[in-house]
Amino acid sequence: MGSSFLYSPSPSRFYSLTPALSLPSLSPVLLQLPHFPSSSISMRSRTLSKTITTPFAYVTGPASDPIFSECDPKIDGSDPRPEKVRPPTVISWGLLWMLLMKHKFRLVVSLVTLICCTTCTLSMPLFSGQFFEVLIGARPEPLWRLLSKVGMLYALEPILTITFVTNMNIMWEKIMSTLRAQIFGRILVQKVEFFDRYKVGELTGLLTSDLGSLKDIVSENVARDRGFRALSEVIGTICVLFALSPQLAPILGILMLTVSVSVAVYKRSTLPVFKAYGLVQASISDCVAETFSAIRTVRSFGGEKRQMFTFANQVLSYQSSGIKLATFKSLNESMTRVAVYVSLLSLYILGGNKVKAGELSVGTVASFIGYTFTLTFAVQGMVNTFGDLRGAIAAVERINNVFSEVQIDEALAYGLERELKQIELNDDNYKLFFSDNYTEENQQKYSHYMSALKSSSNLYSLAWSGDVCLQDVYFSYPLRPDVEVLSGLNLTLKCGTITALVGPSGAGKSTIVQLLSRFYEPTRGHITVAGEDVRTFDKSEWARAISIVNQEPVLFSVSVGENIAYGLPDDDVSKEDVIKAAKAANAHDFILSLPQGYDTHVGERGGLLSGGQRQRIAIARALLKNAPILILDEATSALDAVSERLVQDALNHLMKGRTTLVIAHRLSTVQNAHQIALCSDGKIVELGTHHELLAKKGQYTSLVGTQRLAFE
Ligand SMILES: Nc1ncnc2c1ncn2[C@@H]1O[C@H](COP(=O)(O)OP(=O)(O)OP(=O)(O)O)[C@@H](O)[C@H]1O
Repeated sequence: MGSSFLYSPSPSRFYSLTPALSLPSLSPVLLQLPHFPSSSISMRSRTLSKTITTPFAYVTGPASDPIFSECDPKIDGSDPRPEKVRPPTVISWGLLWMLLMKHKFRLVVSLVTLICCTTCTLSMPLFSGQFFEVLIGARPEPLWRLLSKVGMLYALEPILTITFVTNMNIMWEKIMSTLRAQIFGRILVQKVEFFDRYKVGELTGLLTSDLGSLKDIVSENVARDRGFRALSEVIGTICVLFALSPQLAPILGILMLTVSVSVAVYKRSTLPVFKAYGLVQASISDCVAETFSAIRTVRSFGGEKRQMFTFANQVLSYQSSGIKLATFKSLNESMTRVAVYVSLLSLYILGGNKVKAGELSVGTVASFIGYTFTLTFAVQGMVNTFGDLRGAIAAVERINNVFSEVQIDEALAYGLERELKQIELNDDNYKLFFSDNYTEENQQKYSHYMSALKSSSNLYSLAWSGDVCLQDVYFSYPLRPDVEVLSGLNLTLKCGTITALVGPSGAGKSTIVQLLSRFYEPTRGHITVAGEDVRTFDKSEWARAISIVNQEPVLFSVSVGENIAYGLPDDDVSKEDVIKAAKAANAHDFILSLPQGYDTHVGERGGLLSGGQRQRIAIARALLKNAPILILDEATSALDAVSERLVQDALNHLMKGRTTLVIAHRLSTVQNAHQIALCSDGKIVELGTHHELLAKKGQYTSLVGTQRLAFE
């Protein structure tokens, strides 16, 4: 591959930033944000700092005319966790209406063709009646003329049907793509606790089976005897029947009433069954995902039987809710049939007597019989559609429920919106995440927040030159609010130096990493960089300032080169830069020995590489990212001695000049750190160099002693 080769972000997976251009705002689905609780961010006036050099970071109006807010988020040290504000529903009637209105032309065409189709269908029994009248000589019209009218009708109806079905399907497919993308976007900007709460299978289920039910409500219901056509046929038939014979029409009215009652009963009784059905379906996909993603663990424990048992359990629950549903459906079906047969019999008796008495023509009764069947099909179709509608409503309820108890991560979502505002919107992929329905109120809210955030270049330079401090940090995980993991922790990571964090298991070391990464925010206290609270920067900017290499680095199932280039996901990274990073990470040689060199696929989560190789690719990725703050969380603990040396060399290269926090269980690996902090019970209890801490003869000394003993 030539030197001009670029690891260009694929539009479907990555963002590629270009200078600011205006574009429609992120959809309310993606960014329907709750009001900021006063406890999380309050505003204070601020004078504009001269150090802010990148006006685009503040853009709230046209790119060339940045507006600077006088307000700034004030982090007051109180609990930033928001009060319970119920977020707006994700899928609402209003949203569906708004999306439908984007396809006005198709909607009008569908409506017109629907009316024409129904008119054709409803004319057919009338012509059948006339046909019988012509045959018995009760109508003077020549047979050929009548038949040519029928022929035209038969030719027209399929053409209208094609137009109706195609338009409806295209329109709905487009709406569903938008909904899918926006729900995906909404999941993407949830707080990390959302991902603690929901399993991957459940979230996959929302986007596949639940949205699938919503899709089916149109795509499966555009046939002749279903959905809108069935509804329009029922209404049309009743009107025609009353026009033909007000005496006979009530018989079919009874049919309608019976079927409607059965639909209502069906509706009430099946909703919980549908819900249960959807939930079990989600747990099945969850079980499958969990089993196969952990297949090595399953094998190593001989856990196949257990997984089979769990899976069979889910399948049997699925089966029993399926059978319940089927029973409801069959009951409903037979009720409809009984109603039809009773109506037909009544029609034969009453209609026959009226024809005999000369009160009705044979043609009218023949038309009535035809309409009975039209009505039967249409009503049955409506029942089926109601069933689908139940399923779709249950699915929408499930989707809305998932989002009702959790909140989006504002600092991430607003930052993402600001970035997307700078992207040239020339690509359909991004358009899916946007909608025109952007109220002024929302815009003001977003602008206010965004203008209150500090500039990105400011953060980057601050992080290269200032210390990172955790000041009096308290924290408990949102899912376990009663357990205080950090309680008044103070720690300063001096700029450009290495701080090692050691301590017993469960002391809160990884929690500190999670807070520094801003996956969670402290319950109380601050994290600052060069004195600035990190909450005054949006999360995507913060993500650029910090690199994390942990014990089990996650690689994407793309090539080695693309994995390294992911260090700068928004940029076109040249192959030279990728190779440079790989060389510095001691990875170049082994990459060249792979079958396709840098183009070798690494498999799912990097499964086709060894642990040490994965680690060195992760280090190359971090080197390319060139973030000023570096966190190494047990980065070498899973490696053998040879790999560890190679990785350690790479890490030494990576740590140079960066503010580094190293977590390691093996104390031998952190002895040379500039300072060692011992974390215990959610606090830093000892701080100093290796020798200083040994001289103290405190907890660190006993930890070292324990490890020595273990080695001896
Ligand atoms: N996502 C989470 N939700 C709730 N509690 C958590 C979560 N992650 C960790 N904890 C709890 O927080 C406490 C601190 O865990 P943490 O992982 O920070 O410890 P650690 O010092 O890194 O331990 P180790 O050295 O064993 O990795 C533990 O009691 C743990 O059970």
